[in-house]
Amino acid sequence: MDATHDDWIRRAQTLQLPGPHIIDGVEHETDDTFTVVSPRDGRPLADVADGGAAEINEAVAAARRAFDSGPWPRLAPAERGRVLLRIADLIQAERADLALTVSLEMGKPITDAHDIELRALINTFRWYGQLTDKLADESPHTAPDTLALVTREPAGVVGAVVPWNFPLTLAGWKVAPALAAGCTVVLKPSENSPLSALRLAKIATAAGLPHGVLNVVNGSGPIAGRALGLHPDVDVLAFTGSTAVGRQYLRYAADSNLKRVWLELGGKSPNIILPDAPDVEKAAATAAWSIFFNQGEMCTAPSRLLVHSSIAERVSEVIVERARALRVGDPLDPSTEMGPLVGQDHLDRVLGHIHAAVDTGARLRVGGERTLPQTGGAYLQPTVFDRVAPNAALAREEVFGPVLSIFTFDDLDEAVALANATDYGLAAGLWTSNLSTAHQVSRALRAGTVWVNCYEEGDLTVPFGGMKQSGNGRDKSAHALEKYTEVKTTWFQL
Ligand SMILES: NC(=O)C1=CN([C@@H]2O[C@H](COP(=O)(O)OP(=O)(O)OC[C@H]3O[C@@H](n4cnc5c(N)ncnc54)[C@H](OP(=O)(O)O)[C@@H]3O)[C@@H](O)[C@H]2O)C=CC1
Ligand SMILES: CCCCCC/C=C/C(=O)O
Repeated sequence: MDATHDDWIRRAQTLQLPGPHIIDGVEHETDDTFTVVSPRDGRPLADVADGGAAEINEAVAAARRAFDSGPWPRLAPAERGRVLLRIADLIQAERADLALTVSLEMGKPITDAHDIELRALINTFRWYGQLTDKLADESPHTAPDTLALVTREPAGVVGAVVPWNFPLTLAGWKVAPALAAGCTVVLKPSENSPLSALRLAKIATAAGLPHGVLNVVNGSGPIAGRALGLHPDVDVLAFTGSTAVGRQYLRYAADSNLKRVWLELGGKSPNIILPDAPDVEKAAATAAWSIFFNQGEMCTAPSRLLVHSSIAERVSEVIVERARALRVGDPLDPSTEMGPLVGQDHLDRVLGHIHAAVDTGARLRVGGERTLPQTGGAYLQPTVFDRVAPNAALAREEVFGPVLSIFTFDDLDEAVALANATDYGLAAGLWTSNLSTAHQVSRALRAGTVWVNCYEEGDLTVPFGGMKQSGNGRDKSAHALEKYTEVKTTWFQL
């Protein structure tokens, strides 16, 4: 996109923002509404329907009908694939408006929304659209007078609950494989970012997805999310969000129908830089980019930098310099590198972490304060601490903001022990030129993804998810289909 800041502002003034839920393929108004506020300037963006148990019941009933007696699960896989590919094409056609919607509702810089979030979403629908007819079931070698078929069948009605930090990509990571598998879906986006999800549902209907196959209900987590989690007609609940709320979904399943619960949760990811890193400056610059990318609102954010003490000051200086130079500002300006946090409440929470760290003796190297208050937006300076005690809250708790803690170590065993000293296990980084060290440390790290000499690399072909309290199951790749299918054995006596 060659659009300028002014172009995006003009486009925002005429952007049509949706409001009603999408249930059974049509818009569904409710008397209750809530207002989505843009973190860019603290101003109201749109009023959207506020759903509760009644709307969740209607949406689940529509998804149940579409699954039990509708065409979707019964289509040839290639036919389902064609619809997913049409969805990808229509998203591409509406890419600029969808990127703008995301940027306005949650504050992501427009360049990242357009080039990263939307690209990931389009790739997701394309990839699963192309995969549907390339899968095969199994027939294990059993006794000669028998035949065993092991087939994967669509798991049924999927409840998908997603957060606001990548509202479309993360919705796509649930919805596309679930649809590819032949499931039907009720999506509950975060109340911070319902507008882009509503637009996605309209696109899916326009692409020919049968009514009831994808439903979107807005509403708060504790009301609409809870109703979905407890619903006896939901077969699978796929969740991305915090570990605390993930725990709730396990409780909802236990208290209802033991639905399958798949969790992509928080992180406190370590990023280890060894003195033999192939390029120490690049390692430092990547550490800075990765913690400030998306305002630090990344579950994979490398919020704990573990640096060998012999290079610690050199690395810290590069990072502090990058933090000072980062362009923080209006997300609609294509040159902005970091936008506002998702809202005032979240900004206050992150500032609370910063103040607590200062109070407990951590050294603030840069940042630490709200910025651009005249805009009315929720902007924060990129922030770097060192001398953080390993048992301090900042070392253990997920901040979900642009706040880095730097720790030092003197030998590799100490680094691995520090890296693993967390309840989380989502991701980790390692910088070394020694191949054996890379393999050995990767094996020793308890994390779903280990990046060696890079960070935040990804591709649809590779699975994504966490160990320990970062969750279970995997998004992306063919592994994601395991969440949305049940394995059946059919045994024939010949
Ligand atoms: N592992 C991964 O792949 C990823 C994990 N995350 C994690 O997500 C978190 C940040 O997102 P955030 O939205 O704040 O996370 P939350 O866990 O607060 O919310 C996630 C979703 O759950 C809903 N929810 C909130 N409370 C409840 C409840 N009591 N019952 C049912 N549903 C509820 C929210 O709705 P509402 O917002 O409307 O209240 C939202 O749709 C971080 O911990 C981050 O690490 C983020 C991205 C990727
Ligand atoms: C370049 C990264 C695309 C990542 C998309 C979603 C990940 C979200 C997260 O880690 O929080």
